[in-house]
Amino acid sequence: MTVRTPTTPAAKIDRSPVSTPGGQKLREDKILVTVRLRPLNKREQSSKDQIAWECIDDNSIVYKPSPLERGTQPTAFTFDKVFGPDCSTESVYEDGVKNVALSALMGINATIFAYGQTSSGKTYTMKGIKEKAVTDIYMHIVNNPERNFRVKISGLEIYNENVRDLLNSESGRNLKLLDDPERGTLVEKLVEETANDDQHLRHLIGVCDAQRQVGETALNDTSSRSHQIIRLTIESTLRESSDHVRSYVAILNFVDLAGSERASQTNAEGVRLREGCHINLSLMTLTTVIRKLSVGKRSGHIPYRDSKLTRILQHSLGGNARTAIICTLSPASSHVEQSRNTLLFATRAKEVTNNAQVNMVVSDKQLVKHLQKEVARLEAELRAPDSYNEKDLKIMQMEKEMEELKRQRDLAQSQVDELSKKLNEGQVHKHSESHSPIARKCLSFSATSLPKLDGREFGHHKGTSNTVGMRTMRQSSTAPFTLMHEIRKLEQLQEQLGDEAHRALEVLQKEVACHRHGNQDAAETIAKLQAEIREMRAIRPSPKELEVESVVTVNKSVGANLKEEITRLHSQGSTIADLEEKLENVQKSIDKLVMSLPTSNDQPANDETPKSKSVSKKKKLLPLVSSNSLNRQNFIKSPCSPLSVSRQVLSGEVENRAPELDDTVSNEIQPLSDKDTPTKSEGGDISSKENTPYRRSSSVNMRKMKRMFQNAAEENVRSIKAYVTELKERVAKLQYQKQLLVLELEANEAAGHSLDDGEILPEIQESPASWHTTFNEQRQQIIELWDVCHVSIIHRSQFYLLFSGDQADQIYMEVELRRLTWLQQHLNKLGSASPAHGGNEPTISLSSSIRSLKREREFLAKRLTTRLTTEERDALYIKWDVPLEGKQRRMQFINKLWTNPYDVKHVQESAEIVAKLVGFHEGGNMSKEMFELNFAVPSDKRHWFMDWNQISDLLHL
Ligand SMILES: Nc1ncnc2c1ncn2[C@@H]1O[C@H](COP(=O)(O)OP(=O)(O)OP(=O)(O)O)[C@@H](O)[C@H]1O
Repeated sequence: MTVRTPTTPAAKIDRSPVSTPGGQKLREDKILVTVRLRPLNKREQSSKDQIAWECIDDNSIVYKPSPLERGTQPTAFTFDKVFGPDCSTESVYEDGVKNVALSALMGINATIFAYGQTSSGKTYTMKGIKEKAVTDIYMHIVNNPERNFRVKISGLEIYNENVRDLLNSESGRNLKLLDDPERGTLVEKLVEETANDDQHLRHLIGVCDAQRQVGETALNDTSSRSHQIIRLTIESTLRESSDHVRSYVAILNFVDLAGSERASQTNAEGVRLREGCHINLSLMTLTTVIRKLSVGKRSGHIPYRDSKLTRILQHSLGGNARTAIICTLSPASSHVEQSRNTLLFATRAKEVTNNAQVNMVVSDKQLVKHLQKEVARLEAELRAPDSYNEKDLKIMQMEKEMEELKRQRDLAQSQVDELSKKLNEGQVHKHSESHSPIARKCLSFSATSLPKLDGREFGHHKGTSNTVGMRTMRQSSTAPFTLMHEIRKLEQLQEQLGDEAHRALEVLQKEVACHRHGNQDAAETIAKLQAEIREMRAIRPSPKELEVESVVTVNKSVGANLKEEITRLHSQGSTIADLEEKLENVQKSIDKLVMSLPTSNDQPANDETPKSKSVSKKKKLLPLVSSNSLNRQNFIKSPCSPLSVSRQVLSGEVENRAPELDDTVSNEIQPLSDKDTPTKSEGGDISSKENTPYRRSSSVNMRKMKRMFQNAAEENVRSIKAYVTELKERVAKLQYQKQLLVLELEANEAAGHSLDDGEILPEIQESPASWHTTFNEQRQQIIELWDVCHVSIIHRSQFYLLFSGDQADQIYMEVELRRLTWLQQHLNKLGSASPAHGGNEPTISLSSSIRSLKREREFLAKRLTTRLTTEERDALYIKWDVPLEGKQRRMQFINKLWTNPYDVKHVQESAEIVAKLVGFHEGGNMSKEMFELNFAVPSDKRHWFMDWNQISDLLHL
């Protein structure tokens, strides 16, 4: 049987912050840390050990220096709760950990740890805690008869880094840990038993305790030699009669750690010494994890994977669980140093924040039941169409509105009819002149008038979209100065968008003005739009603020004070929000306008012959709107159009618009092509020329003409509508990017940077020693992320060899780390979901990354023969354990490269081999600038054999 680690299957958990029966919600809280000081034990008493620690109140413990330690000041430590030697385990439970433990009954994962030096009282304390918790759990179950509870138990110990099943001693010594992308770390084949009642549960806990490895040391006759994790899984569901379909599931871990120990004090040797080494090693990883978490989760890589203990308990350390740690202490002066270490650990643990959530489960059975009920309800609704529901009322309302629109349309129609009558009376020429511009009208903005963007600013450039996404991942250390520059660029784009919106609306204004006389409602809408345009333009930031000429300009215009800049950006927030709101209003107005325009489908029945009726659907967009195709192409080509949806819609319309001959017009009018838009002179005696778009006609079908005019207008308005939608999204996107940048600036400010901080790498002020540590940490993190994200091994090799710890590499390391963090989160988010196809955007998915990597390995395998001699190859095969005779030996060998991110030698050798195969091992043709911050194509840098686009493709930038 396989048991989950603290989370339940993600697919089944509703992670939204909903109330549990106990009223608890999504919470972010710190680990609860308590300290328990035991009395001096017999051994300590007999050796005349002194008491070195005193609990001075409920929260503080103080070190009392002995009279011999003159000059040493008492040191105080403060915690959530401190329990002195006289306190019972019951108080430790009641006042310390009870609330955390019982969260599991409300669907919130919980973990209770005991941490401390050997013989300090961990097992003693945890025994009592488990006992009390079991009593309370079953009391809660009895007191809540409306819910069905199920309590399951499993137990394991980690002994010498081996995982053992405490409920199945037969199962072998070492259970495997499996990584499940959805469920986290799993312990393979761990037995899980369902407890029938509290007695049964106590019995099973007893079995786990009895199975645990215990040994005698100089400090403790019954010293626990392993870390023990007893895990209760508590599920609860409302009973059958209830309509609710939700259940809760949570895990409650009782963790009794092995104690830290000094071989000199425990007199350990042989087996005990080996055990002690393992214990200390895994406790050290736990300490590192806690230390890193205590300075914030964004502080870099958390080495959960460095020990089985931290791997299994990952969710309890800064994750989805409430956690309480009881630190146990010996009061003896002979253990002062160990006790002080325990208290330092406890102090750090206080700073760790967890994000516990209510784990809700919808079981398949419950879901099916719920869906069946829903289907039945809908069927009943369908069977009784007379019963008005909300939808029916809405339909009625819409019908009324349609009536009104039809009325308006009829009015417009009668006016057009009047016009046509006049035309028939001999004013054809004049009216053709005055109306053809309507048909020919096209939006004035073109691809060239669009902001000069290469797509990067809108997240189209693959690299840049990554960097923007990455900004959210980690605390920024990017130069405030660089951020400022980016903000300036965004602001300029915003300005350009404002202009674009303005231009679009001007066109709209002219467009509607052409048939204002026929549509009072449209005229009103236009008046409103005009007012909105004016307002929109009024709220734009002053051009002075938007200069982005150069970095120097940025510095000048911004001034030296980062704080002022942040305030300025914040004050602009409302301006941007206003802009968004205005665009929203414009969108609504345009929607209304589109509604009010008569559509070609709305023609009265007597307007159409059966034949024309049959084709009317197909001919929704008529030939005279050809002028719009120009504009539409601009949309489609527009590099800054982020709306694949609008592109699809528009290209769909292009298809619909394929010129068709209509029987009813074939004798009078032929469709115009884009090129053949009639000129003014063609409007009159249009038939007199050869190749003119119109054929000679003695009787122009004015109704047809009128319809075409209407369609042309409608199409233009539709284009504007799509365009405004696009503008809105672009503004929103910019706003989002800007917010991220402001956050970064704030983070920089919090970190004490100012805009004066220097040129490109303002924070390279770390001492060489600390930079070296940071570099090593970051590099390891990068290597691990490369591995999990299946990044190109050519890229890995190049990056690895290029950046070897020089302080100037800091910015590149930072960017790479952000990019990969983003990539990892992106891939996690995608999970196993297959990527959506069909859009123009390149889709990064785990499978596409793996495929690319496979292709790359195949490519490198081929190069083995061209780049290496037979002797060199054979030497490598031998070294890398590849059979010399194997048919697939080249591929086998290549497949071994870059497979172990934790082995430094392996990484180094892999990088060197790839470098040799690709031809950049000499370093002369590698350039760090290829990894520039913005991932832009370096203009004049020499590359190795691949160009940047190829690399980008490989890296999914
Ligand atoms: N608060 C206490 N009051 C009285 N006796 C205690 C207390 N805490 C611990 N003891 C006694 O101290 C001895 C050592 O305790 P325990 O085995 O729980 O230590 P430990 O921290 O689990 O040690 P190890 O890490 O070696 O397993 C036991 O005999 C236990 O009964």
